[in-house]
Amino acid sequence: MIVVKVGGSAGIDYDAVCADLAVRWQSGERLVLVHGGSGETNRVAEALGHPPRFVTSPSGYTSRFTDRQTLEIFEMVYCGKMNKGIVERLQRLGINAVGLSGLDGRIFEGRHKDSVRAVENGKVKVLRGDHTGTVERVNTGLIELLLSAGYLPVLTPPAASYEGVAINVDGDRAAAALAVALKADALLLLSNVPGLLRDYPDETTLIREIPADQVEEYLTFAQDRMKKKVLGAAEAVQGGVRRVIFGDARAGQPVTSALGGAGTVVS
Ligand SMILES: Nc1ncnc2c1ncn2[C@@H]1O[C@H](COP(=O)(O)OP(=O)(O)OP(=O)(O)O)[C@@H](O)[C@H]1O
Repeated sequence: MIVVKVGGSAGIDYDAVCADLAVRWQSGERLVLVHGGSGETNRVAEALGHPPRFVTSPSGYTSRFTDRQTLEIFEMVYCGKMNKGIVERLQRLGINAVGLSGLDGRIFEGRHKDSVRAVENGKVKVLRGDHTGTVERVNTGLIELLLSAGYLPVLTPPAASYEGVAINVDGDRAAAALAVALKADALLLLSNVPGLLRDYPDETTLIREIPADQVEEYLTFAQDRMKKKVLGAAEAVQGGVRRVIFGDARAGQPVTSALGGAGTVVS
């Protein structure tokens, strides 16, 4: 079993990802796809006159401040355009894909964080009305049901809070929790970079290997949103996933290349 997470940043070639996945699926590989949608969400939010607001926590993690209106825009893009675009691509390739959010069937569950601590102009502020959280529980029953009936699950945030409220969760960490819950052999985190770069954005500085017990030390190389990927990788290997690969989804055969060791391999 492999869990593939494809991001939502500019430059990702979804046709290439889906074509590669389709061939592997048809040859009998068990897999689940998770996806993001941040780039398109930013564009749609701007167009709707409710521009994105990113906040940085005192420990340096950047996240999208998700008020109710932002959550609704987020759902339009992640669960709508992005999810159905990927499902359609797979259906055209003859793969019976089913697209679901973490809210559906409570696939991803976590605690609703209503407030977030953010550093703004050098001061720590508490912002209320946030609809975010972290996946703490993955309910694999529905996924296993789909897989055993021959459907390829295509999953996306948001998750469900324990009270049933939709919460924005990080897709990389959700995919990591899923990989742990499904006892996956590998987790692929595919994005618009060749992997973790020692000196971002210089692509010649690709880090090829990270020992599983040293992942957190590599957080120093990750800026802003890459930090969550590194954190997700650490959570996955600590949870028993043998290999996590940060790979390039911009062209070629992104899944096969990553499984072949291109990118940054954490093991
Ligand atoms: N050291 C680094 N190496 C590689 N990328 C880095 C590094 N530091 C920061 N980044 C940034 O991290 C980005 C990848 O994270 P991002 O969350 O944008 O991707 P994603 O998974 O495609 O999106 P989504 O949130 O929609 O799932 C890269 O596009 C790059 O700009």
